[in-house]
Amino acid sequence: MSSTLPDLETLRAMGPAQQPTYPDREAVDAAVTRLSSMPPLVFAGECDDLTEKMAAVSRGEAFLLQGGDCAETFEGVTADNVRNKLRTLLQMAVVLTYGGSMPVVKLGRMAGQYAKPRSSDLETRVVDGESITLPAYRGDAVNGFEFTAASRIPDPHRLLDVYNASAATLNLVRAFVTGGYADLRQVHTWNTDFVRGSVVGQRYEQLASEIDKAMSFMTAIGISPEELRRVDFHSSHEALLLEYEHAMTRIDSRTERPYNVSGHFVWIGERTRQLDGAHVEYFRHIRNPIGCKLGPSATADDALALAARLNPDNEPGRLTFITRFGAGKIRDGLPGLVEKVTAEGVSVAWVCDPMHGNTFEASNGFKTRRFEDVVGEVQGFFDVHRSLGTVPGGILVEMTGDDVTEVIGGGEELTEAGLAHRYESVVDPRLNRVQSLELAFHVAEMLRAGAR
Ligand SMILES: O=C[C@H](O)[C@H](O)COP(=O)(O)O
Ligand SMILES: C=C(OP(=O)(O)O)C(=O)O
Repeated sequence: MSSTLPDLETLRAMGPAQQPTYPDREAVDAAVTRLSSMPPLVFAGECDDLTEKMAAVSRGEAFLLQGGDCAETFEGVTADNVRNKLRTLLQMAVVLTYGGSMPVVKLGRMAGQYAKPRSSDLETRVVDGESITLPAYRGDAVNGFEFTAASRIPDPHRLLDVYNASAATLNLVRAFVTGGYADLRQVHTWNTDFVRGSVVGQRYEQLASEIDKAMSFMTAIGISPEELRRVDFHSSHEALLLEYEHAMTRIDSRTERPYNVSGHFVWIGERTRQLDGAHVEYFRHIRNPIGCKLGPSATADDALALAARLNPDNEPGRLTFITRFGAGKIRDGLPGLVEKVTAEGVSVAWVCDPMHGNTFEASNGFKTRRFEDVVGEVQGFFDVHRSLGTVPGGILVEMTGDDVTEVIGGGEELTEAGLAHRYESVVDPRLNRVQSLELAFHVAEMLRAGAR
């Protein structure tokens, strides 16, 4: 793997897809210069640890749980919001670990997920009877969500806000996961506020009681391992804005190789994975564990070419293919990819994103997904891998720790009419807390079925 990172000008000259058009180039350069001198948010050694964990995922020795908002917002960087998201991820991880009897690698789609690729550069709304067209919202890293001309202008100062918001989030997450909040002996406390009201909460409570009993037994016989007190938790985001990602890339003093130090794991989106594109060129140089999305248009040859370019040494744990076909397409589309990649001896972790192929517009205009499609795509993913004898390595979900109403269906049977009640996502619909836990119970069943 080449260790000479191309300079930003080279990447810009390649015409990267999905980049904002900034009106003030000097302000962009000033932001890039400032970012380049900021301390890293993560340590390269932590990225290497995650690469090892992803290698275990690729071998079927661990399962990846990657989750968080579709798009984080600066306003959302509050203690409650971060804690609720983390708590739900921890609950999901407990269900998968205990219910599925499988070690779980926990990866937040957090502390950096501020930039969004869009289908269209423009958004049109009817305001007071008048049709108004403005630049699309591309995430808080780029412009404001508010539908006004001023707010939608791309502002490079926001790149520094991304750094600060990511630092604050990661700082709190690190405090929670090492300071006692994630202690397995807290399994009940994570649940107290919704156990009574929901079926899935009660199911979780039952599982937590079993864990309690197992731990009491361990304590009684004199085992109280420090590992129960803390968990490993890593951060991830789509490395979309090359100005930000390049400025946050540093040469590791141990290895003299470039790492993106704005997150442990970064991925290339479905819209920016062109083999000769600037994103692939950037990604092939960094040493982090990386992901690449593969949607229904990806061929097996595309996957092989991407693997050869992004992981030429075929290093286990380095590359994850995150497939996102849609519930109706996965059973036809995935086998061809997996078969050929496997036959060529390519080392890759396969992860299922059951969100991005299942989005549609409800009759009342809300962008939504069906919970049943989300479960259906994960089931298809497991079935395809099981039939081929390959490893279903994990899931990537858009979720929140709050009781939002963005995805229809699930045990609470949220309807299209119910979407308006609490729809808060600024781009794509997320599983709420109950739906996230429900999904974890379904996936634990799928893991168990494979172990039988
Ligand atoms: O999260 C993914 C994409 O950014 C999102 O699905 C694009 O949505 P759009 O089609 O509304 O632009
Ligand atoms: C944009 C995303 O997905 P995709 O690239 O698969 O559309 C995403 O995960 O936020």
